[in-house]
Amino acid sequence: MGSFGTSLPGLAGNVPVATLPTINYRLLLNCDEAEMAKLLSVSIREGFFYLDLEDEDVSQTTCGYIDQIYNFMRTWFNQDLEIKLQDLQSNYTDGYKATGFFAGPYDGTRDAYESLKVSHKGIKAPEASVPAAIQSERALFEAYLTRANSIARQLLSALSTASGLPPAERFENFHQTSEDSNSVLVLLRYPYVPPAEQSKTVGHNKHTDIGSITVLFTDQWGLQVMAADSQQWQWVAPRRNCAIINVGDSLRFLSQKKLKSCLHRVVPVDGQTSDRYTIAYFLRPDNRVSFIDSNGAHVTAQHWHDVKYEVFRATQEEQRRDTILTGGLEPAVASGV
Ligand SMILES: O=C(O)CCC(=O)C(=O)O
Ligand SMILES: [Fe+2]
Repeated sequence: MGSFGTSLPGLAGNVPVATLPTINYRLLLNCDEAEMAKLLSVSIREGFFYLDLEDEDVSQTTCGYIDQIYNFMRTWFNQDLEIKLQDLQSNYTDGYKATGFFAGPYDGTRDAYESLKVSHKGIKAPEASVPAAIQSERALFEAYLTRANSIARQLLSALSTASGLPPAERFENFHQTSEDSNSVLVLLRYPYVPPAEQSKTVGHNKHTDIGSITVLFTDQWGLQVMAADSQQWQWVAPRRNCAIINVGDSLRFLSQKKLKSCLHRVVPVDGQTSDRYTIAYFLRPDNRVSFIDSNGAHVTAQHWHDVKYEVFRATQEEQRRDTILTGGLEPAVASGV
């Protein structure tokens, strides 16, 4: 899959490399009890792990789609900004976002990534309402959305079985991914930012993911996760044939906070001068599903999605006043403090 950057990034600030657990996808498909139990304990403890697809029958096609999507991204993102702006997002589930729209990882900075989003409802919409770029690769995006959705739902199914949930409470039931969900494929490019400009636009601010399960592919360094034990940032190494999976806010809330979502962010790697690409699929609950959020409010999945995107846009100072950015993992700081 792509050209893998396997060497260590510059260890700026002595950030160590995370030793994340690995879950084997084929064993989950075979309903292997020990692997399902491991998935549950990893999701309770870390909420962040590798999913090894190497032995999976469909791994070749999954990685094949990923390679095709990387190729698409290299061409599409390299166009002039004014062309990309023709596909500007009018909501948070479809279309293009330029750099600087959200807060960055350090106070006063804005984000340094562009994204192009393709939602399940968007890909099923009449041709006229789909951005031209997506339209030209419709079959690829439709096939990959279906594949990523089935990987994520398989994880939900294994977690439900291992948790001994009664049929009506199984996590998959809240993720039918019909027309009414915000589940989405997000293609991200982090254009190289020279060090002199990194005080303005840089990386991707710390956050927990809005939805339930994130299936992420990248073959470059830059992603950091907050370690469950030491509460320090650690690099997440890119690994061939592995998806990086994390539990998001919605699944944490649906599990009565038994499952753990995890803080993560993206920061520049010392000496890296190339653009960085990520392919992230976000499985989110159906919009009507409700849960108790990090502020103790009873909200729908749709509401949590919309509110959290507004928080992503706010300044870091505003973000600290609330628990939404980190899904309640960090306490709110009273204003003026
Ligand atoms: O680019 C990455 O590696 C992480 C992206 C991410 O965390 C997100 O889009 O939610
Ligand atoms: Fe994320």
